[in-house]
Amino acid sequence: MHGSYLTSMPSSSLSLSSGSVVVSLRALLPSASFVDCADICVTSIQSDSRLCKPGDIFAVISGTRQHAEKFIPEALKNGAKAVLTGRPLTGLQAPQCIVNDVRKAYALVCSELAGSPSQQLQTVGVTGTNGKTTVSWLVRAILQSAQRKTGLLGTVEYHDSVSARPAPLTTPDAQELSQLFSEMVKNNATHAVMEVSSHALDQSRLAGTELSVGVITNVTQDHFDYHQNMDNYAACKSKIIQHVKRDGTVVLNLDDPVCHSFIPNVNESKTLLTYAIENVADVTASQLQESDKQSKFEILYNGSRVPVITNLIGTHNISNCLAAAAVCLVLGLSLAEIAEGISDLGSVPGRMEQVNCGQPFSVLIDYAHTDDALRHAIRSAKQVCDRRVICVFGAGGDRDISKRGLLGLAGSEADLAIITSDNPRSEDPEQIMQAIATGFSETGVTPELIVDRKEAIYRALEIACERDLVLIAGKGHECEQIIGDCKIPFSDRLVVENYFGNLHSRKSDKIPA
Ligand SMILES: CC(=O)N[C@H]1[C@@H](OP(=O)(O)OP(=O)(O)OC[C@H]2O[C@@H](n3ccc(=O)[nH]c3=O)[C@H](O)[C@@H]2O)O[C@H](CO)[C@@H](O)[C@@H]1O[C@H](C)C(=O)N[C@@H](C)C(=O)N[C@H](CCC(=O)O)C(=O)O
Ligand SMILES: Nc1ncnc2c1ncn2[C@@H]1O[C@H](COP(=O)(O)OP(=O)(O)OP(=O)(O)O)[C@@H](O)[C@H]1O
Ligand SMILES: N[C@H](CCC[C@H](N)C(=O)O)C(=O)O
Ligand SMILES: [Mg+2]
Repeated sequence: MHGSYLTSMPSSSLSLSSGSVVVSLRALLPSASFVDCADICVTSIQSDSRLCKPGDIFAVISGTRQHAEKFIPEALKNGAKAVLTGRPLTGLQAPQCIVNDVRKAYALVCSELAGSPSQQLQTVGVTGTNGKTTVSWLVRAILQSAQRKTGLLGTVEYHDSVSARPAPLTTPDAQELSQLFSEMVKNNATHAVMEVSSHALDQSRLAGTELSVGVITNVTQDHFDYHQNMDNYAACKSKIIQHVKRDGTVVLNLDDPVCHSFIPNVNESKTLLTYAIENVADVTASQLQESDKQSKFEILYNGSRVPVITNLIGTHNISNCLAAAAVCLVLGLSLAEIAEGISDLGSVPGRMEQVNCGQPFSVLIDYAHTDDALRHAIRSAKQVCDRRVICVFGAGGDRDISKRGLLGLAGSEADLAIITSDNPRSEDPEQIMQAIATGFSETGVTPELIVDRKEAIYRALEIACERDLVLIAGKGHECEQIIGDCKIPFSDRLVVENYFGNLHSRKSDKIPA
């Protein structure tokens, strides 16, 4: 079928006996125009010139770093036979399909070529500044405990319901997203849960994906390097509602004012289900009891209630449990199945994760890298600890610089704060630490600054006394530290375990060299 660009087809796609699918761009993208042809029928699409193969159509994306127009010669050299572009290009020896939004058209083509696999699954999309990973893991745990085969896509991993692979992005690129949904369908999964980042919504990575349920957990500051301000960022988050199919359900957290403001965006073709701890909502919690080992509470819905015990620590995680419960109620599970599934989830890697090496104080590894997350993590820690909370944290380089002072202000709520490096990337880690320290200036709290993350963690463990709590925030499950262009193996958990391992073998040395 390669090269048959003048053919027109009655519908947008045709399955060949070989199993491959042919997509007519004229049929799939009715507002597209064409140069040098009447239609383009494609069997494969690629947005990276380096990966183009013979027969591909090259999607010419205007990116955040560069415009892919300059890569067209390479794409054609590698065998691309046509281009999908945002404007007509002169002097090109290849047919062109011109569309308003190349990223959206690219995602639609990816989904169509894969046979629209998301339509064969019950799909749950979770967005929000904080809690996406936790809610997704909770939903998967509940579905699996109720024998529903479930795939999961998010920050920690991509899981096609049989095997996992590393996740380069929280929300995969449109091509990989369609491939992963296809694998789930092949594996006979019935459900898919995915984290939907604001970048993914802005870049239309989900065009072609219809959600059965869309969730927004909360909207507070992050990623202003990309979205510039709160209005743009919140508008972007609300786009998930458009991806919820007719008759689907939108789940909103009414404890969050921005989520509350999205209620009018849910039109009458969709159902709204709300959850909250502090406010009136459809799904709520009562009888909250929190410790540094587990949380107990009741979920209330529609006049019924069920007791729940979870290993997840912190009030924000009770909120995440309510979000997951709301999703699973929509998917037809009972409150009893939901309570059982929540208890089945041991922990979410790197989210208020306990490290127990027999030490007389608590150590928690957490992924808080926004001020709202850090505030919730510290306040939760204070709630379950009757002595001091010692917090070690930093801020990522090449990311939203305006969140650094805010992180400092949140970090000042700890009894003792140690500012250190997160992933400095191309930036000077000392300067990042100074920017965080500005957040402490009017709080009367003086942080320690230790640029080496391992030393900073060792220092916190050294000064911790019986019944204190050490909270190590920002890198959670990550197993590398990005310094410049280098990715160095690094795990907060392993650093803690090594500290105590060395301490036991060299009793006189409190900080091993
Ligand atoms: C800011 C952002 O979202 N960047 C992502 C985006 O890059 P981009 O579209 O800006 O692409 P670009 O680098 O300007 O290049 C433009 C086009 O030229 C193409 N190209 C480029 C080079 C070449 O030789 N040939 C070629 O054809 C590229 O494939 C691209 O289509 O698309 C790329 C391809 O999918 C991603 O790798 C890249 O992720 C970068 C690495 C990244 O760090 N993204 C982060 C910020 C991100 O998206 N994070 C969110 C999570 C945030 C959260 O947790 O809340 C995520 O969803 O993971
Ligand atoms: N509902 C919540 N409200 C506020 N903070 C939360 C909530 N849930 C989790 N957090 C905080 O945010 C951190 C990140 O949680 P999680 O990984 O679940 O969120 P995420 O939205 O997936 O984050 P990311 O965008 O980095 O992938 C947690 O470690 C915790 O400190
Ligand atoms: N998804 C987030 C993760 C941040 C994690 C933190 N450790 C950092 O490197 O800044 C981002 O890409 O901004
Ligand atoms: Mg996540």
